[in-house]
Amino acid sequence: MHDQTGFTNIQTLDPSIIVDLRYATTHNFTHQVIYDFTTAIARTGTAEKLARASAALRTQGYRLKVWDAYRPVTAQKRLFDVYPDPSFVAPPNPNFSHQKGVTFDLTLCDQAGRELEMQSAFDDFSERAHRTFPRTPTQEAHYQLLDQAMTQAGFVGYDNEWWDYRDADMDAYQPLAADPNDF
Ligand SMILES: C[C@@H](N)C(=O)N[C@H](C)C(=O)O
Repeated sequence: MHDQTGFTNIQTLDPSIIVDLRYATTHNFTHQVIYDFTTAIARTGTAEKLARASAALRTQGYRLKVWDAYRPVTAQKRLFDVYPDPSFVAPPNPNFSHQKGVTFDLTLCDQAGRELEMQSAFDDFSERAHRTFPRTPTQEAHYQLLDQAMTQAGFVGYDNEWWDYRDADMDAYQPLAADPNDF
């Protein structure tokens, strides 16, 4: 069933989700524009799970900000060429994670859209990004809010990057490519 699932623009499911695709700008670890779209799409089942996490957070006064969603294999190659460390940047592979649209890079915001303090910046490729890295009480509260909403909605957090959440059903999805500009 899931391998037939197409893509959905996450903001059509929940317009309160903030989308700030860093790789569409130079504000990312490569300092290059990696792709030519600003629309966040994911496999429909994965996007629906994100909408559930967002709804749960909204009732508590928070919003999600998505830094990356579906990422074409060509974009992954550009990222990997700059930082070829598979513990932080996956090698190009159409059957993996962002590259088949089953993963989000995201963080937690207040209702006004201000990012809340986390243990590190996005794409800080150091031990600070690890889920086991010690957090201050404020960082821990924010981390737990985000983590509980995402895991209860059906995601699994990647151990090395606190911002990376993968659909727990990701192995059921076959590779599929799309142009987010069509959504
Ligand atoms: C590059 C970083 N944001 C990321 O997404 N890392 C994981 C491991 C990936 O490349 O899939």
